[in-house]
Amino acid sequence: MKIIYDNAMPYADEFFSDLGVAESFTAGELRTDQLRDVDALFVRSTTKVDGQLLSEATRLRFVATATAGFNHLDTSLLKERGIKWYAAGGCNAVAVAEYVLNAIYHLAKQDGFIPQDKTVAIVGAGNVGSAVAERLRILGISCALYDPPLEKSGDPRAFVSFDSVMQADVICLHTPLVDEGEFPTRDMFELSRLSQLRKSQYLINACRGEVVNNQDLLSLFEQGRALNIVLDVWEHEPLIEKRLIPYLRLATAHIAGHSIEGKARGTSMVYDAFCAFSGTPITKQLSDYLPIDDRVIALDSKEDSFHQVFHMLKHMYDIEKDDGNFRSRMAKSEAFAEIRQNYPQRRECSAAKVHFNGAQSETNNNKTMVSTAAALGFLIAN
Ligand SMILES: NC(=O)C1=CN([C@@H]2O[C@H](COP(=O)(O)OP(=O)(O)OC[C@H]3O[C@@H](n4cnc5c(N)ncnc54)[C@H](O)[C@@H]3O)[C@@H](O)[C@H]2O)C=CC1
Ligand SMILES: O=C(O)C(=O)[C@H](O)COP(=O)(O)O
Repeated sequence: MKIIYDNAMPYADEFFSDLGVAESFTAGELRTDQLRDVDALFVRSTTKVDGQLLSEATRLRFVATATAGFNHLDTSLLKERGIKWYAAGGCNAVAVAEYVLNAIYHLAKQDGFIPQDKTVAIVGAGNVGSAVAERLRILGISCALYDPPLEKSGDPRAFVSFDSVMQADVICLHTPLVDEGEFPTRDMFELSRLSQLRKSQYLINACRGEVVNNQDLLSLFEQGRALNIVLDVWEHEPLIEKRLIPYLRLATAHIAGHSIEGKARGTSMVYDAFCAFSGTPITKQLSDYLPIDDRVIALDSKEDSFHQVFHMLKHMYDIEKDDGNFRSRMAKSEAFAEIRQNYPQRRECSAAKVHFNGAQSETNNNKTMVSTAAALGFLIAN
């Protein structure tokens, strides 16, 4: 059995080395002839698995991506050629949800609003959208779901219309990139819908760049429209439309899902899927490899709940710093891919402990904050 895998998959050696002959490749450098004698190919999102790449892959039987999105796989071709494929749906849902929460709390601090006074609409209520909704519920922020495919399939949750989405104060996009069928998502936010956004509204795109038409957005900005837009994902990555950057409220390099846990869970899910495919017993699990994080976040129990949550979230992930780094690096060069490749280690909330300075059980507010922190995934230090 020969396996070839993207060397950006954390813990890949640990997971894959016993499965047969396992070799790594660097995304962007994989050649067709390297796939000649390969049985299984494991990629991340920057490797396009299409007819061209697979032109010599006559032995290939299994393709997996350690990412939630799979629009880089030509799934029709894989099906046609009898190659089983797998995507690690949900691997990084928590990371993206924590990114979105950080974005909302950062904007709230900058613009002087309380998140609980706003309504949020989630477009795409799958793994990521549900993880965002769950955290908003924990924080007492009202949120509506828009997902026609799920609604049609009988999902029992309450769904709203697109008109209601357009009324929300914050709109979060969490759909796949879909080109065909009844519910396409490419250009979902094009000129007419972008034009309808009010200047008090916020639009956060952390799904796929093509869901928001970047040239239409740029033309509105250049006409002087004040729009509050957060982009983690862009059309034509890594050669993105840099002229957008100065107009955006927050701009990052498609790293919303890049917590260590999010990326490593992708590797582990691919391992599990390949074991199931090949009838290999599962002997490894992610918890054996994830590093222990012994940091303790000290919170001042005299602070109000907005600032306590703000500090907890920011301690784990500083979106303002990511945004600043992105702007300065992108101003000098085409650094998009490099920022992603050398992204600093980021942990999810579940890796850290929160400690409340002062008697944490003294007031009801502190008691509530302890359960909020725990529900967000933090461990509570005594
Ligand atoms: N920025 C980043 O780092 C990351 C981006 N992503 C992107 O986010 C997407 C969503 O991820 P998951 O939640 O894991 O996928 P998922 O498949 O669990 O959920 C996607 C949801 O979108 C819904 N949907 C499809 N078409 C729609 C439409 N026209 N309108 C409204 N809803 C629609 C689907 O019914 C589904 O419930 C991925 O496909 C990927 O493209 C995912 C992880 C990280
Ligand atoms: O899971 C997805 O879908 C994503 O967008 C990933 O965060 C992409 O990460 P890379 O594979 O591009 O590192």
